[in-house]
Amino acid sequence: MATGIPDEARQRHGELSQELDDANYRYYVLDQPTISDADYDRLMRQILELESEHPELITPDSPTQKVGSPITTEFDTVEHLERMQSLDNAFSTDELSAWVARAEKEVGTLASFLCELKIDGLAVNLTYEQGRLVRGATRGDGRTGEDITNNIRTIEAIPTQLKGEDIPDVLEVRGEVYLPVEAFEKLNESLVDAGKAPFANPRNGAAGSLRQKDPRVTAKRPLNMIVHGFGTWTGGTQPESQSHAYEVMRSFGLPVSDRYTVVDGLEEVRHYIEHYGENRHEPAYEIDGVVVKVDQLTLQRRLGSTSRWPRWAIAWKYPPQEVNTRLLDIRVGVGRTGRVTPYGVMEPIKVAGSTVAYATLHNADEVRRKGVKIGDMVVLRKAGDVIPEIVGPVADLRDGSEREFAMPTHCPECDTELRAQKEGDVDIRCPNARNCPAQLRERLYFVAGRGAFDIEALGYVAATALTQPLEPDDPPVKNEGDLFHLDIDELKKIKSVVREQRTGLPKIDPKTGEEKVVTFFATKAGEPKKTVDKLFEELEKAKRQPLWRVLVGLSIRHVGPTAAQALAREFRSMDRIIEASEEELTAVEDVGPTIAAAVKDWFEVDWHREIVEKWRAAGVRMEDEGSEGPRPLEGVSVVITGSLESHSRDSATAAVQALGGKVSSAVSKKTGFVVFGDSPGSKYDKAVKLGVPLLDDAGFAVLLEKGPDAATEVAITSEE
Ligand SMILES: NC(=O)c1ccc[n+]([C@@H]2O[C@H](COP(=O)([O-])OP(=O)(O)OC[C@H]3O[C@@H](n4cnc5c(N)ncnc54)[C@H](O)[C@@H]3O)[C@@H](O)[C@H]2O)c1
Ligand SMILES: [Zn+2]
Repeated sequence: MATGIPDEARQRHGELSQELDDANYRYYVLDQPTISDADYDRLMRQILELESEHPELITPDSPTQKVGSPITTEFDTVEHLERMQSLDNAFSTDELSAWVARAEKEVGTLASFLCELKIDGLAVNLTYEQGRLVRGATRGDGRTGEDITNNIRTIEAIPTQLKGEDIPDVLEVRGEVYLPVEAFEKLNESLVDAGKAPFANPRNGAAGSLRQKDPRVTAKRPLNMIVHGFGTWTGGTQPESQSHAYEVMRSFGLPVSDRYTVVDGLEEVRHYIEHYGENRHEPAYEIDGVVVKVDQLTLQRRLGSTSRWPRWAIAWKYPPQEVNTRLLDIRVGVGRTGRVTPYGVMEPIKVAGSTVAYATLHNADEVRRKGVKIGDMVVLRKAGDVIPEIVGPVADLRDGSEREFAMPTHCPECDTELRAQKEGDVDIRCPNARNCPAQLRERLYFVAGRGAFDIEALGYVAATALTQPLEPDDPPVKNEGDLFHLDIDELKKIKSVVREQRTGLPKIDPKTGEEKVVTFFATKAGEPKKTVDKLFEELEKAKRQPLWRVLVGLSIRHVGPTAAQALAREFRSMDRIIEASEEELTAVEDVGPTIAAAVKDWFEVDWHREIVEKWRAAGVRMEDEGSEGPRPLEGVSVVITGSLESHSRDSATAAVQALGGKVSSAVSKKTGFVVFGDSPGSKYDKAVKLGVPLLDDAGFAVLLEKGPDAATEVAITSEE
């Protein structure tokens, strides 16, 4: 018995071993892990650390000394001709460069490095005798795997007979079997539909599909494979390098990746890693890293292996995008148009660089499709900047206390009965558009947004404070009509909660566990904050915004910036838009019958008209400049490219529009003029190609002052 190891360390080692063995079993045998890979890796690091402090703890049965899984009785076992190994990991640039340095020290700087993707699937070993597939097996514990030959035969990408010349007598092909991401999503949907537990990720989906007792089930799953190595290779052409082996195997008809590359040193390796770090979702399959291998086989042999992995290869792992966390509740949020959206409320957790506590579940159908229940441990996924997503439940951890989610029947914020707008709509809405505080808050936030009045000082917290203060009872903004009639003294008194922008749910103060209450517009001493001055300043500026922005601010369905600009260009005044008939509206370019009808409907509602009148009374612009003047650029379409000296892009656009012209973004034969500044780009080339007249700064001035005929005379025209 080893001595000198503190009891604590021994006990901790025992616990960690137990946890890891248990995780291995669930992962490799059941294909239903209950902890995330990140958690698993953390436990592994802990036990490795412990063992490096107390080497006596390293026994052959320690999880650190084993590859892969315990063997099950579900399948026959087969011995691999050559051992299958795992891979050493590098989690930082330091670890990677240390590995490269070590390899180069052993074998010299002549080493080339093969970089390839680390596919998140499961390794298989395919044995070909005289070119015929005789066996397929899982990695198992590295020496002995599970015989899954019949299942392997159902995978289309795997040839049962090799083709070409110089076929080896015996060849062990190693590769990764995977389920493409899209197929994984479909599979999970169908599992949930059938009342079964979905897979936590594509890797488990692939393993679960391949390790089926009935090959007919496997045959239905669109599994695929990519080759990443070989074992025994006797007879035929002997490969000289990893890449050579790949190309020979490709010639045999085996599936070899097009994404691998061979490079000379650390810097290029890092480029490859960076590239796929940024384009992680480009391949159709899930990747969790990059594998770097010394390419030359002689050098591989010189480097050799440890008991678990080859010294000539290393896996660079990308930061995890998946974690497990508890789904505490499913609540619903109400959007600007009244749409009701369920959100998962989770125990806050860090993933892909940010802390996540909420994730949208889109609609009731989606909740059902994902098969999640309130109280479940769930797999949460956040890929870089992508919005966090609940992938599915960890069904094996259920204890019966989980509850099914039921869509509420009434609006959580105004208690109005929810309903679908039209029959057959998946979405349900709160029909109380006029008074629902949630819709009001969202609309006000939108009115202040970049696409409308662009009032920076009016963010989500301010929108909440103005529309639903805790105190005073009477909100200063009862609808967006009140926006330009605010009173500083009133603002100072406001107390409100802080809500999370995407969900509308109140934020919880981590210290007190209570909802966060703020006096947003006043200092502790009761004086108006600086933001109030800024808000009033910006409101004044907002009143002078062009008509199209005012139109966007009205939140008329389907009327975004494009339609609003078209309407403003055509009618130039709010009143003329209100008076226009549906036919006249429909006739406008970029405005179709749907938008025309939506505009007509909107202005028919009394309280909508009141908003316009209140804004008008406050001095908000209701007519664009030049609305009464001549329209010399009527029917002329202008494209602006590059940076002009005389104008900013916005002011150039406004100048053209004020004269009745249209500014478009793409050059076509119908384009009247292309105005170009510095670094004009491809639009310039296109204009030259199509023979569209080109105007520089001076030419543009002529267009604005003297009209299209005069401009044509000074324009640069290229005739081909
Ligand atoms: N969540 C859990 O409970 C749990 C349990 C056990 C293991 N795991 C996960 O599995 C990992 C350990 O598994 P492992 O031993 O298979 O190690 P690994 O996944 O880190 O690396 C080795 C494996 O990578 C695969 N691979 C993919 N692309 C490859 C390529 N281009 N070249 C070579 N190999 C490639 C092969 O299948 C190979 O066996 C852990 O780090 C953890 O992430 C998770
Ligand atoms: Zn409501």
